[in-house]
Formats: sequence, structure tokens, C-alpha cells
Amino acid sequence: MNPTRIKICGITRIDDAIHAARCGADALGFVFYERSPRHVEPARVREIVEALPPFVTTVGLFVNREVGQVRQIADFCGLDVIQLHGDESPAICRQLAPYRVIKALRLRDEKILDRLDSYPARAILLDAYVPDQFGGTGHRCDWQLAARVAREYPVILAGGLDSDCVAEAVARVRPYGVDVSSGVEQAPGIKDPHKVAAFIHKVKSVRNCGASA
Ligand SMILES: O=C(O)c1ccccc1N[C@@H]1O[C@H](COP(=O)(O)O)[C@@H](O)[C@H]1O
Repeated sequence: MNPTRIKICGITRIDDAIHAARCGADALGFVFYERSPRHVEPARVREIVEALPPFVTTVGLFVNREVGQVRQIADFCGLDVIQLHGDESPAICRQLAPYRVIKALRLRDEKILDRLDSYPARAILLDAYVPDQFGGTGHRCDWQLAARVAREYPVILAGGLDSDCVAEAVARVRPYGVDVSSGVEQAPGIKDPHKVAAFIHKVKSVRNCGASA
């Protein structure tokens, strides 16, 4: 049985990053999408990354950015993984090699099952479908459909998770990992230390027999 990996996204402050790492987060996410209330400048992210312990994975979240800009920011900040949360094609994912890519897809209906094979991504992140929004909405996705996807692919479950619902979500979907942003905040971009601790504790206390390495 593998543990469910935990990513805390929308980090903008060193203290929030250190606290999440101490609580046991496997990965921290930084939003480079300028329209997000969690948007953070590369110079700040570099400072945060430099302050982190060595075994915490750092993830840059981008929405429809040009590949060269993604690479430049990721190199500058010292990021480990790229999360593409817009309409990026499979070809764009490939162009980012050797960076490991997480492709986020908004789960609207079963048609998603036909698209999955084309993505050369290390994992598929499933988020809620909300018209005209790319993510960070606090809305849940269809866990039943997500569970079907998770039987075939490494899935990172996202969308409206918090400490109240995450144990049930993991038990039902059996994802490789979970990702949370708004559900552990005091305000957009500002994490609530108690919510972060409670979320991580809940994930670590639930059995996930389906999670693959
Ligand atoms: O956090 C944002 O502002 C954001 C903006 C644009 C695309 C994705 C964004 N966040 C990601 O959305 C999902 C779900 O977030 P939530 O937990 O429902 O708030 C998650 O992967 C965030 O990293």
C-alpha cells in the first residue's frame, strides 16, 4: 500500500511553505497565472524554494504560457515539476522535457476518457469544470468519474477538497495524490496553519489501497 501524496498549492509565503513541509506535505505549488489571487512573483518563489528542506517537491502552475517562458521561470526558481492548468496540448507537455509535467484537466464528462492517452504527463490532475475558470475555484469534481480514471492512470485529485471531505475523497477515488488550494486558506494566497495541518493529518490517516507509485 502506497501513501497518498499531498500537494499544497497557492503558496506565496515562506512561513506557509515551511509549515506545510513540517506537517508532511510532499509537494508545494506556486501559481504563475497572473489573473489568480494566488499569483506569486518568480523572485519570491526562488526565496521560498531556497528555504525548503531537500525532500519537498516544488511545482510551478502555469496557464497557457509560452513554453520558453515556463522554462525560464522554472529554471530561475529551481522548480522540480511543471503543472499545466490551461488548454495546453500534448505537444506542449512533450516540449517541456526533461521537466516532469502534470497536466490538469477539468472533469466535465466521460469524453475525458478519450483524451487521456494522448498526454505524455507523469500524472493527470483532475479538477472541477467551472465555465470560464481554470482552477482554484473550490468546486468539487465528479468523484465517481475520477475513480474510473484513477483505475487507469496516476491521478492527482483536486477541486474543493478540505479536511472535512478529503478522507472520503481518497477512499472513493484512490488517487496517486491530492491537491488543495482554497480549502486550506484564511484568504486567497494566505494559508491557515490549522487547516493545513488538519488536511495533511486526514490524508495520512486514510487507507488508500489503490495509489500507485
Ligand atoms: O489557485 C488558483 O488560483 C488557480 C488558478 C488557475 C488555475 C489553477 C489554480 N489552482 C489549482 O486549482 C485546483 C483546485 O483548487 P481548489 O483546491 O479547488 O481551490 C488545484 O490544483 C489548484 O492548484
